[in-house]
Amino acid sequence: MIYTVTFNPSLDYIVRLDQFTAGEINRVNYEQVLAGGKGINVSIVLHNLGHESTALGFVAGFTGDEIERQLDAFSVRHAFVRLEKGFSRINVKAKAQSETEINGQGPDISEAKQQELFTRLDRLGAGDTLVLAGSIPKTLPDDIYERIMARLAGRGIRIVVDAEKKLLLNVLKYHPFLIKPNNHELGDMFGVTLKTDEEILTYAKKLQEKGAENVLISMAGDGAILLTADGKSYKSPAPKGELVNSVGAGDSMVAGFLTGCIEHADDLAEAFALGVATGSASAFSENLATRPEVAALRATIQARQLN
Ligand SMILES: Nc1ncnc2c1ncn2[C@@H]1O[C@H](COP(=O)(O)OP(=O)(O)OP(=O)(O)O)[C@@H](O)[C@H]1O
Ligand SMILES: O=P(O)(O)OC[C@@]1(O)O[C@H](CO)[C@@H](O)[C@@H]1O
Repeated sequence: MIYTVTFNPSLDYIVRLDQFTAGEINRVNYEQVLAGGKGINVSIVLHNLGHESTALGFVAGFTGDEIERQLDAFSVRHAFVRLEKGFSRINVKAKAQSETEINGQGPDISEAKQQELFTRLDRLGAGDTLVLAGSIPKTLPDDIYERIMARLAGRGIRIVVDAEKKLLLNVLKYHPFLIKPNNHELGDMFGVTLKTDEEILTYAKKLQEKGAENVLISMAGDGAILLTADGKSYKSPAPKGELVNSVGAGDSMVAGFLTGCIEHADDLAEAFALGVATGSASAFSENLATRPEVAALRATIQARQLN
């Protein structure tokens, strides 16, 4: 069974404007409200690709109700810990001349509520996959991912982590099966700007030296690079198409990669190609990728081995 954890789920308020001017009243010409947060997006795309998962994490207030309602409507299983105070955040994603994001802070999570999540996670066992994805609210200690991985260590659970900087760096010693920073996040972790494939591979290897197994580096419209646990590396350009909505492209890539692992007996080159196709299918669509969209793009992708 696959479980995703989103510590700070959101309603994504996605708007488009002809022009955005800071300090002025800006009026939108398109708007949509979607349940979001990285783990939730992974669960939705896994469902679209035919694989069930359970979305875990914390929800609160009227926005939490809407997140659960949307997941029910998509038939995505969830078992969130309900918080009594506050509301799940609203994240604004505005696309005009460029894309601007304003991500909310999220509700407070007490120690008792954290324990409730831990109790749910204690049910996981050998053969399960756990996806830990996204930022954590300010009120949580920044070693929370680490604490979860330490608690679950040695149980044969495959763990995927998609998080930024310290959150990610701190869990590498627990040997996550897959991590998916984008090229900018990878550079930020080491205080460098990465320009070439060689530079990206050099720093991806540093994450492996710190304990990661497979390192998937997404590069938006430039595709992706995979460094596998056995030292092989692959590169794929992104398929060409019109960028409609990049929100959740990275999460879709994680869902596509996991789908490839499930359907192709851990053939990581195939998982990689399916990951790229799924990320791009989401980028080219108003909503997250569907199976037919992914299949059409997969047929166009030719990843090449770099070594
Ligand atoms: N403009 C684009 N054109 C084609 N494919 C894209 C584009 N943007 C994203 N993708 C696809 O989605 C994958 C993941 O994108 P990206 O690198 O933007 O992830 P991310 O930074 O984690 O995104 P997010 O945080 O918005 O989910 C890329 O590797 C690519 O396959
Ligand atoms: O603030 P975080 O947790 O880093 O990112 C949250 C978020 O931007 O990530 C998803 C896209 O990847 C969106 O659905 C959501 O709004």
